[in-house]
Amino acid sequence: MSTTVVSSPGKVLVAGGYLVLDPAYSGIVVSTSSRFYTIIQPAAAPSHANQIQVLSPQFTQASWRYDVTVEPKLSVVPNQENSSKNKFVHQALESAILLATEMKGSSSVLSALAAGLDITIAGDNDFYSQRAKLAELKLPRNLESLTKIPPFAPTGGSLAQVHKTGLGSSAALITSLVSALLVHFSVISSADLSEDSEGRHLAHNLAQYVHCLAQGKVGSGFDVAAAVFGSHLYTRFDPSVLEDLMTGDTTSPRTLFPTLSPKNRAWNHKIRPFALPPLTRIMLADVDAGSDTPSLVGKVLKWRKENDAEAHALWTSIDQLNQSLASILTRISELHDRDPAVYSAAVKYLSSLQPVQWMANPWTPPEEEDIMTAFYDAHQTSEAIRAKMREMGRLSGVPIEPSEQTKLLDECVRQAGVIGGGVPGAGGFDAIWLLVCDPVDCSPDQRPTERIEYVWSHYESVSPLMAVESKAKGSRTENIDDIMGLKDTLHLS
Ligand SMILES: Nc1ncnc2c1ncn2[C@@H]1O[C@H](COP(=O)(O)OP(=O)(O)O)[C@@H](O)[C@H]1O
Ligand SMILES: C[C@@](O)(CCOP(=O)(O)OP(=O)(O)O)CC(=O)O
Repeated sequence: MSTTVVSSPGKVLVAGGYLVLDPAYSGIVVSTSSRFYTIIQPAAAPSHANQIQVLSPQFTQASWRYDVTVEPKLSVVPNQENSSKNKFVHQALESAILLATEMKGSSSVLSALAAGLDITIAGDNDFYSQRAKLAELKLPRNLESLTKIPPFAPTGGSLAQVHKTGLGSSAALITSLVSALLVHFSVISSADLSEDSEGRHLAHNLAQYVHCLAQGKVGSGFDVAAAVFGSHLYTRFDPSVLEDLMTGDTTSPRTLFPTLSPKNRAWNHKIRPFALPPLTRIMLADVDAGSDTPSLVGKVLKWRKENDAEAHALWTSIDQLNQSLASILTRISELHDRDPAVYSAAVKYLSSLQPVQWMANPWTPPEEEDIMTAFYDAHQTSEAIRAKMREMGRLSGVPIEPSEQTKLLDECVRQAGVIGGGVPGAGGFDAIWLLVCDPVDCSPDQRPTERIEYVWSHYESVSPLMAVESKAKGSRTENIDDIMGLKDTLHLS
């Protein structure tokens, strides 16, 4: 058995928060360059037959051993010497091995487990706040400082203590882990993860199931969809597809495949293509306060249920704006493809002016006019979405874009070269996202990213993240030697 490595990206829900819980609406999901990695190797110690050792080297007390029995009934039992539990890891192992047994037979799985498996899981630094590390290194909170932190740096604490940045570490962890197991047990092939294959959809369905089981709730699933498919326009699946599996006794003999099969038409989610326009980038900032998403969701949905007509009107208007933003950004990409040189010149010009000035130049070259108009439309639409999300928060009594975030975002979106921004997902105090022009040929001090870092440096609560929109397509198998720092930092053979 060789080594299997699978990585999955993190996520940012830039539009569609709360709406995407209802299959009637969709959201703009952006996957990040920050990725989560699973490495599966034959066990180093032959004494570990039929055992799986999972190691999470970025955290203290984050090593779990499981004793696996396949016949007469599958069981994945945490070893009694484990010093902690991890339901995300445990559920992923149990469900992936069960599915493999169903699809490949017990003898095939027993053979793959005969020598035992060593699994290492690790997320890019961005998934976990590096604020303390920067302070320890006496470095300013900026993007350049983040490049000075070794990849997969130990956080110095336990998983319970870590401050997560909301990039969807659990979704990316589960997706990379179950996908790596399915590849390692030959249920799907490496190639399946890079194509619109049945294998990739099987991995998606299994990851959605495991994530819901581990979290004890069925969210919209946009985060797992981002981990599997990358950036896209997401419409959720009907949660009833998982009802039988979620309500049954998960320790009783179950068959997963009929429910998780890609041919099961009950999986009616929609994954429509989407990518951010060329010469733009997402900037993400971790805002120190943090929010409890389930609590925010509960209050918003309660208000929606109690104010059906008003909520329907609001949801409809927000969805129209969300779809309009997606269309405008797609239109901007088309304008790039029409003439990349003219587009590049236009982006450089836009980067030098505040959005309020973008349409004020009477001498804009005719060939650039529609580019300027499209960027300005994106700016206006993004601001309109923010206003409507604030209205949702006001009506439901939930701090979706609290005043502190409004102050920070207002200052950011009026900077030269900033297309738009907002609070991602459920909002609150967690984070902000900005979409900025990223011209290729201008001096550093004229780059919108530099301006935004300067603005952020004046906010004690704000810490930039490295993550940008990933051009890569969701989960993918990796060559362990190609990932900087993976073998050395994680002490892999
Ligand atoms: N590197 C890791 N190793 C093991 N478990 C992890 C790791 N990163 C995240 N997790 C698991 O995922 C959980 C975080 O999930 P969640 O609260 O949904 O945060 P996020 O918004 O980042 O997904 C952690 O409590 C932990 O159980
Ligand atoms: C409200 C939502 O529509 C979006 C929540 O997005 P976040 O990115 O805020 O989620 P967390 O990572 O759990 O904090 C709920 C959902 O879609 O499940």
